[in-house]
Amino acid sequence: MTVLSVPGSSVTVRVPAKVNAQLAVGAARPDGFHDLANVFLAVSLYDEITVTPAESLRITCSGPDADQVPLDRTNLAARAAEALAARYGIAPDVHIHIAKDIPVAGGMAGGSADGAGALLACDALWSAGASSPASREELLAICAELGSDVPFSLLGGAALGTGRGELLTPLEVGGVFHWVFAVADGGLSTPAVYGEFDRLTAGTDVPPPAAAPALLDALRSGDPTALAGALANDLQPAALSLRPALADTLATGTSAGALAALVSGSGPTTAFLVKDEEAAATVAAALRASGTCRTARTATSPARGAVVTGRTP
Ligand SMILES: C[C@](O)(CO)[C@H](O)COP(=O)(O)OP(=O)(O)OC[C@H]1O[C@@H](n2ccc(N)nc2=O)[C@H](O)[C@@H]1O
Ligand SMILES: Nc1ncnc2c1ncn2[C@@H]1O[C@H](COP(=O)(O)OP(=O)(O)OP(=O)(O)O)[C@@H](O)[C@H]1O
Repeated sequence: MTVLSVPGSSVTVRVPAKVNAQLAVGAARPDGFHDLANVFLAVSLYDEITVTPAESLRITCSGPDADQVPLDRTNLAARAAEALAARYGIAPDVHIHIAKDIPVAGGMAGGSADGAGALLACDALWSAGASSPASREELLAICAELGSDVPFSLLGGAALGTGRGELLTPLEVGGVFHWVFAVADGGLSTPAVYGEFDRLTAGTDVPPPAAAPALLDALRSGDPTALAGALANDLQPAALSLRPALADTLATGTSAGALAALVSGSGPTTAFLVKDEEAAATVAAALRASGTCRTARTATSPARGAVVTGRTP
């Protein structure tokens, strides 16, 4: 297959973080993963990925947490470029720059966002001259190989993820939801949190995961009070067991007027659903002043999935 890319040209993609409105976790499967009913919502915190043709594959990263991001081939953005280059039968010779704004190892799918963003950016570079461009389905299949959260980072909006979270059904959302995210010091390892879930549920009957009808109704209605009553995260006890101090962060946001507080995915970021923009500012200020988190960010959902935002020349 012939693939042409224009030397010097570059593509920039913007890709959102996520919060899990519901994370229902089933028992561990033989392959070590857990079946999920994972209600993803994309939120308006973004990483920006720029890819430029180069002599060889190279990654750079900027932003406050850049020193925590691996710059070798373990980076999901590098793995995405390699997987797509194999599909096009070419070498993955690109410089990938990650402008990182999503907290690292925070349970907000930051690495997954970079994988999906790099995949879309490389596809925009390489598909133009290809005799058979990759289809959206192929891109989603590569995302699923990279990680369970990666397909949703490409899709964005709101979706129910089943299987290990990679099988997506888009969901309707009837309004804009306002969130505050309390960013913790240090990350939590996703496998360690699932491992703690297994330890805490050992000897109990873990029911098959299912999306709650009340949650899906609340998303459709766009009513934050209804959504607040339906938010649920089965990994929260495990995250709190590994990081007990998160209970203080959750209590701080609730006292400051949040409609609901929960751990975001595998944590340690905590998420606070609030009524409106004004409440978001109040809760964020209280969290920042409390000393129970490193910083607090405000955001809205749903947010658009990975999208090309720039091209040069
Ligand atoms: C906690 C969530 O962020 C919620 O959206 C995801 O379930 C995690 O997704 P992710 O970071 O993309 O995870 P992956 O890279 O696919 O898997 C990392 C590790 O997390 C655990 N894992 C992940 C997904 C899943 N359904 N069951 C699991 O047990 C496994 O130990 C796996 O080895
Ligand atoms: N592009 C990337 N950005 C950040 N971390 C990355 C990236 N690629 C690989 N990693 C590795 O993945 C680990 C998890 O980082 P990430 O920010 O994806 O966590 P997370 O938001 O908790 O993920 P999730 O919510 O999907 O479980 C990091 O500690 C880092 O070693």
